[in-house]
Amino acid sequence: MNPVELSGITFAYGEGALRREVLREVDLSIAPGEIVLLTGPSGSGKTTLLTLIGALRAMQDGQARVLGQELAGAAESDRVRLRGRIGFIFQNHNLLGFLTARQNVAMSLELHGGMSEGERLARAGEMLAAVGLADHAEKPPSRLSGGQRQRVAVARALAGEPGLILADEPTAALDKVSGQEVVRLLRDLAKTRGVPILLVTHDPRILDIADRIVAMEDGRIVQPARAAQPA
Ligand SMILES: Nc1ncnc2c1ncn2[C@@H]1O[C@H](COP(=O)(O)OP(=O)(O)OP(=O)(O)O)[C@@H](O)[C@H]1O
Repeated sequence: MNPVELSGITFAYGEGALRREVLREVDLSIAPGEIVLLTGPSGSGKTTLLTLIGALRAMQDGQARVLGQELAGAAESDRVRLRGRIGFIFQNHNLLGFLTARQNVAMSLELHGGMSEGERLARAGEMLAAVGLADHAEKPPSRLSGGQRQRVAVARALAGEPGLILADEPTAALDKVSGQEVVRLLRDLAKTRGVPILLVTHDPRILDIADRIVAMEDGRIVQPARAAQPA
């Protein structure tokens, strides 16, 4: 069974006269360890699709199975549990400014239970070392560059050993070199752990990391299976 299996996903915002369909009959499967880039014009529904897969909002129509969890009609408690098994990375990284890099990463492990605070901090330190930030672990985000902050976000997303990574424009705010570094890191860490990645991007500079590029337009997938050009 694939970690992500979607079929016939249709989703609308608003009701009655204000109802606006933003996803139409979307089918998508992601294999273990596969890196899929989701591209398409602004407003085509990419983020909405990502938030449905991440169980951040309730489904309306269609079938979705994510990490073995059926999402259609799922209870909120099941969605919360599923979210704990997914690593999220967003454009604005969402790090807390009053915590150090290490504390930001450690905090994400609180959801997992079973670890003491000391163990969480130690694990956070290992993850920061894995993304090349061993020397920056005790700094708050304000003392890190944009690329370093995004690497903290990668460490945080991977610390809990997620079964799936969902990333929304993780390189949008970064210069070319930092953006490519973040994405390579994500790819290397994910490939060694066999974790699939679904990454929404407008950034043509990172298309070469994809196993597959999926293009959306007006709520539909228009290009289901174009292989990425070899790097
Ligand atoms: N919470 C919401 N309520 C109502 N409409 C929304 C909401 N979120 C998004 N939309 C609309 O749904 C459509 C799809 O939005 P979505 O964010 O999924 O697109 P996107 O492809 O991710 O766009 P972008 O590349 O600009 O982030 C857009 O027309 C957007 O205005």
